[in-house]
Amino acid sequence: MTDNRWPILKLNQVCKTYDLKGQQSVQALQNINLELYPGECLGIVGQSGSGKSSLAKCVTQLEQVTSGEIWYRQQEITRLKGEKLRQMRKQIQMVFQEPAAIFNPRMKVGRFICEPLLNYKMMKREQAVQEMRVLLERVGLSAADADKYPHELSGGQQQRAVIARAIGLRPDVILYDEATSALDVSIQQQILDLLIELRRETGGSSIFISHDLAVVQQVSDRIAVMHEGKVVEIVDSSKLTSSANHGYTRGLMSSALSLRALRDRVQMRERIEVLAGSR
Ligand SMILES: Nc1ncnc2c1ncn2[C@@H]1O[C@H](COP(=O)(O)OP(=O)(O)OP(=O)(O)O)[C@@H](O)[C@H]1O
Repeated sequence: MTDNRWPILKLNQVCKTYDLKGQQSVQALQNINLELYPGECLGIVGQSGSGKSSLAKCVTQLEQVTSGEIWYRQQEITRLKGEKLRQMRKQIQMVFQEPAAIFNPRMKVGRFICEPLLNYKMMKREQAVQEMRVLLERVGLSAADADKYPHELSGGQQQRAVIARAIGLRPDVILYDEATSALDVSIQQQILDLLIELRRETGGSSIFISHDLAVVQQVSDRIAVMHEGKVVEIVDSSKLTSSANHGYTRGLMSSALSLRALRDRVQMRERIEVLAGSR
């Protein structure tokens, strides 16, 4: 995809090296150049250790880049501090693999969703409560779920609540880091369908990170393939089969095919079990 508009996010020669005491340092990101355009979903795929999470952490400044620049619209955000960092994080929300790690176990789901709306002073409490109910419905949860503690929700429901909290801030970009990887196959598909639906509704931009090419392909317009800290190829999702050139991408494609076959078998088995149970 070529686009003449300004990218929402731009990574320019980004490098990240982890220096480990007494051991060889790790070059997690090497000269990464990437652009995310308005309304686009950019997929990032690669095996474990290829640098995907480091990239996500550098964008949201959970880690500092070693060199290079990150731009959000026309502002350089590589090394922000204080209020500027806080405002940037409102615009670039992250959804991680393990929703349970984000919840405060003693905070009910409704408050968990309201909290950032109040912290960023987007609205008064009463309005935030109303907004929270709308958000719950949008992600497929019920009003009654607001009064539950996180442990009373399933993994898929927890991830829906995390997504509700993120979209409530109306961010410019949502960065999903292995957001469906910890879920069962059928729940994973439900969350992917939700993301596709939300994107259709809002036209928002996102970065979707996963080790699973079949999953990334479902939601992304373009896919950046990462290998050993480098982006080895960027392909249009719809032309993946015909235009992927890099041997590593082709390797990921063949394992995605066998994974899809396995998944189909699992889904078929689940359907048979449901049918058997309904007799
Ligand atoms: N905090 C850290 N300290 C030291 N090394 C790290 C740190 N975080 C990541 N690494 C190393 O950087 C490299 C890239 O890791 P990263 O987590 O970014 O990859 P990934 O593609 O997201 O992998 P996974 O899918 O397993 O999370 C790996 O070699 C990893 O061991």
